[in-house]
Amino acid sequence: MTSMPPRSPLDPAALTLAPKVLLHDHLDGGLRPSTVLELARETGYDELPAETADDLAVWFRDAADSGSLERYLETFAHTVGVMQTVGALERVAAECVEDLAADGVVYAEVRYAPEQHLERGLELDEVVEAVLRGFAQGERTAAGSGRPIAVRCLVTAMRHAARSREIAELAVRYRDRGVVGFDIAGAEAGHPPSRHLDAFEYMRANCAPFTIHAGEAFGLPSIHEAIGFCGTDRLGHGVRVIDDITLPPGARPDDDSFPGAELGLIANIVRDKRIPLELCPSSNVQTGAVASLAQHPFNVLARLRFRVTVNTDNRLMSDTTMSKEFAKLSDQFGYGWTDFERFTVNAMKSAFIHFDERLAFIDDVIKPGYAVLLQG
Ligand SMILES: O=c1[nH]cnc2c1ncn2[C@@H]1O[C@H](CO)[C@@H](O)[C@H]1O
Ligand SMILES: [Zn+2]
Repeated sequence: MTSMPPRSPLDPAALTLAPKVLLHDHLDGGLRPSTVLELARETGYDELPAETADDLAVWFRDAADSGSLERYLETFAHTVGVMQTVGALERVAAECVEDLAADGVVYAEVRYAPEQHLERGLELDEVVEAVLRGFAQGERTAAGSGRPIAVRCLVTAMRHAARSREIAELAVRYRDRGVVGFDIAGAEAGHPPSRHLDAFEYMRANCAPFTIHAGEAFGLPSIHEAIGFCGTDRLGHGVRVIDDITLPPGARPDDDSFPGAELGLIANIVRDKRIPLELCPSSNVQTGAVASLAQHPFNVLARLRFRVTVNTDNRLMSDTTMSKEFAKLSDQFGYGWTDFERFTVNAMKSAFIHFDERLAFIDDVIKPGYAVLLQG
């Protein structure tokens, strides 16, 4: 029997086959353009900036490509705008699961801010229940088409608002029904995580996990607060941890190793405590968190053995999928399947589900999946 040459991670079909784990994906950042249009028509939302699905896709990508997190976030007015009814929320959630499954994602934690979906009279609990029903429906459809996936939910509080404690309570209330954690998001500068300390204290008191968007548009002080004051379990982005690392003279971001790199207090604590970094390469370039993919600290952090994970953030705004993020990283930094297996195992280890469940994914799905790809 002759063995086939191993398939390259730059082969799109192989990338789709690779089992992937996604920890950082916004429900309201991942709608299909056609669904945005249809829901706008159905719900009477008349502020869309384009009239066809193709034009809308281009509009979201270009408008989000601003180099500023604040302007990037303005685009969400149109997705949140059409997600104000039970039917819309169920549909968007179900399609999200189907799209992730079709891309070979086997486990995902998808987040959104329930407080942004109350404009037409829904209560917080109704919003959460509609999304959970949509996820369950999507899981059934995906399993039926031979693409099993498990999707759990994180509820997000908006950092400029004042409802974080209430949203943390919501997370704990639904902890046994599919909500596995809590998050804060939104404009970072001027809204430090410590403003939401009571929400994080509530989560800790209830032994419930959370992540914090930190170190994206603002630097080390934000990461310091997220870890030192708030006690976060993971960092949403966290890319600016690179500001606390001094590389040897002449080092380039795509080097293989960084002997002599010096880590400061914050970088050391992130690495020592194995705090997962939910890195989102395309999004980080669009919001200006990094200047270009070539300049992205992903590779430096990976080679220095931080717990790096690959994420999409907002598939609509970044016109991306997990497979596309893998392809871009492979192209830029030369990663192969063993690298992607490591990043995927990193993500699974960092998921907010029980240890035995994480282990089952690693042993029964991830390792066998990459073994097939490595053998060709
Ligand atoms: O990368 C990000 N940084 C900060 N906030 C974000 C990012 N992506 C999305 N959101 C914000 O999170 C809300 C709930 O999903 C979105 O409506 C958006 O305002
Ligand atoms: Zn995000």
